[in-house]
Amino acid sequence: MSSITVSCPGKVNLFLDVVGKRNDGYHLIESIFLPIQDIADTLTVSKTDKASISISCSHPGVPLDSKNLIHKAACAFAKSANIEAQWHFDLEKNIPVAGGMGGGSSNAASTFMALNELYDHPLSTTTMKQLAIQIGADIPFFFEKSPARVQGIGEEIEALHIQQKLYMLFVPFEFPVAASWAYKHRQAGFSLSPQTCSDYLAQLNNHQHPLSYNDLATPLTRKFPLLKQCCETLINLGAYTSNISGSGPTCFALFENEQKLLSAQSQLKRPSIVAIHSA
Ligand SMILES: C[C@@](CO)(OP(=O)(O)O)[C@H](O)COP(=O)(O)OP(=O)(O)OC[C@H]1O[C@@H](n2ccc(N)nc2=O)[C@H](O)[C@@H]1O
Ligand SMILES: Nc1ncnc2c1ncn2[C@@H]1O[C@H](COP(=O)(O)OP(=O)(O)O)[C@@H](O)[C@H]1O
Repeated sequence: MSSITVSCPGKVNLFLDVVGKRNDGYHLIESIFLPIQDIADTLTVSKTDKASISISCSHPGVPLDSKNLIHKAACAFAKSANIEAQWHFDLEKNIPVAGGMGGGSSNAASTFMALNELYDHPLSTTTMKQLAIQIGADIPFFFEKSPARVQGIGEEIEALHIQQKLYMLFVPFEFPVAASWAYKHRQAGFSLSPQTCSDYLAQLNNHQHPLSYNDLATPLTRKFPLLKQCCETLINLGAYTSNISGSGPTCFALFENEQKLLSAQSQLKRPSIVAIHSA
């Protein structure tokens, strides 16, 4: 096999509470991550004759050099597996860039998994996740691609079954937000969510419609009132909850059924993307 093509799903944080801070500045989170298969990049890895890593991408805003998380993951894989890096990566970008949907992190996890497949599994998943967390906090989640309760800075992952079908609408924005900015400007204090992560999950699996929580929404809506307006519009159009995904700026909303979702989408005056999670 000389090349392999994989899908890289996006993610949404249905619930994101910040529960502490490490001495190195990273925040401890309590979060429900949901992979979004309907909003996914496509990554093709090909072996080449040249000892180098090259990247091409359909989106002009994505770096093609060593800043790309694909490049970082590929270097870590080559070093750990003791394999010469001779690869080209072609990325078709559909996940909003710097949008709080984990696109780069998903690409990085897929890079590890695709290279491991191409070379007949020299690394264990545990080793790849250990390498991944040093590159980015969100990357380990994308190895499993199932809903998960995520703790620590992103390395403690417990797979979950969400027993409710979720009808979601995502509203991307053109401007980027850095996760570092959102964490730096969050409000003081920890565990500020009015309900616990366990309560949120229990309600979801009890076929109720709990309100999404995002600790980082406060600084984001303060700096970008447009995002608050967007969430309010989605509620006015029939969503039972609306929030910002991760460090934003992508907004999302959940609806009771497909009819309400499509009705809201048809009335919304911004581009949006439908995604459905099957129970
Ligand atoms: C906010 C979240 C929610 O899932 O995702 P995004 O919305 O960015 O996708 C994550 O916590 C983002 O994870 P990720 O984007 O991988 O973060 P990293 O590249 O490791 O870190 C970027 C910067 O964000 C801050 N950071 C990140 C993760 C974390 N648990 N605590 C932090 O304080 C640090 O300032 C760090 O230097
Ligand atoms: N493969 C990649 N895809 C997208 N962005 C990337 C990638 N590699 C590095 N980046 C950089 O990482 C930053 C965060 O991008 P992304 O992962 O899309 O967003 P987020 O962390 O908000 O979920 C962007 O500013 C971008 O320049």
